[in-house]
Amino acid sequence: MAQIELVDLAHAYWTHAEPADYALKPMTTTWRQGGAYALLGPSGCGKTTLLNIISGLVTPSRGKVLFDGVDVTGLPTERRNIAQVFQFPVVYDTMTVFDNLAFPLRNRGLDRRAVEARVREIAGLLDLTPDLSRRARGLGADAKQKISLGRGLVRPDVAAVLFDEPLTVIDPALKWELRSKLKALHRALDVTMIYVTHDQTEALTFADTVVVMHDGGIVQSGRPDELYDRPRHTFVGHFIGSPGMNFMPAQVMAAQAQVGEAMIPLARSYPALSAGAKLAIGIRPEHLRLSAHGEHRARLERVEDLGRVRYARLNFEGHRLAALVPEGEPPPSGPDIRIAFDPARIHVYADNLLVGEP
Ligand SMILES: Nc1ncnc2c1ncn2[C@@H]1O[C@H](COP(=O)(O)OP(=O)(O)OP(=O)(O)O)[C@@H](O)[C@H]1O
Repeated sequence: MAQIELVDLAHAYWTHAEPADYALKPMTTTWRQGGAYALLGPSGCGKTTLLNIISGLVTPSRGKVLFDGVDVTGLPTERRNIAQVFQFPVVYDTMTVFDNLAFPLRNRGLDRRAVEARVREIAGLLDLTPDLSRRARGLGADAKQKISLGRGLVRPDVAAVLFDEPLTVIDPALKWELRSKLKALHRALDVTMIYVTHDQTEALTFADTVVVMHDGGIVQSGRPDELYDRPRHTFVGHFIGSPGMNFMPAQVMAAQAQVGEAMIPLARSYPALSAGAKLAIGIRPEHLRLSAHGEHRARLERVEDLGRVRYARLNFEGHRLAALVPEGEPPPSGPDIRIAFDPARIHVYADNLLVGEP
């Protein structure tokens, strides 16, 4: 396992590209040895490009990749000592499950006893033990992808294991199980893992650090709760949470935000924010209270019942908001209702970036 450093890394797929054309905007970051990282973002944000630069499939236009302080930017994949798990299973159909798992170890010249012990350990962690003597050919897509995961995890000496949307082909019911299993495997094996996904549930379950990417750049890296509670960029607020954070354009004056005609108290006073900046406030749906005594008027558009939770969809000063209907309470009857904002939970954004503590 290794610490991975990305130093002023950037990539464009063609020469003479303008800065806006870069698939990966300049970034410098360090991922610690033994960490579980998820690269999370929508299609086209640059996740695969970044993963491919780390694995050596793509040479960056600029910058360096260091593994434990050693510059690997010019090294081909096979000399980087990494394991990769792709979207679709990569298994040898004619081999048994045991031989598939043993393959990367035998390739490295491990002796028979060491191979046997490690294969049995990994098979046990992935519930593949009963299938060890079966040929891979006869197994379903789920089991084959488990073998791919096992092959990625079997070598104890890798710098990092890279996963590119590894649960895409997995049946939804098993997906849940495998997500948790990967987390447990990370704890048991103590290896640096980097996991690319566009699915926030996968990222938040698997990773101890989620790296949110948007438009070729890293907009925030942090623990799942940090990203949820204090999104540093409006994109993170939208993207994490379902429904995402509510954002409204606002004027901010000292300890008040004005949205349309409404004045909303804030928990603290903001110094004059730079003139010309696009200001907005953000609040999560569970911090927007539906209360007959709320100080603001809103129009109820509909109530969405998602089974376990319900959300009221509102129009407030011309902005569409979502509010969590508290468990056990009847949904508000509209169309005219009253709402209240929890001041301590309102974040202020200038040009999409969180305005920090004073
Ligand atoms: N080989 C390539 N040649 C030219 N442009 C590319 C190439 N690969 C990716 N791109 C472009 O680079 C940008 C980032 O793509 P990338 O595949 O890294 O994003 P992603 O977040 O992994 O998306 P997805 O989840 O859809 O794979 C996109 O605009 C994409 O069109």
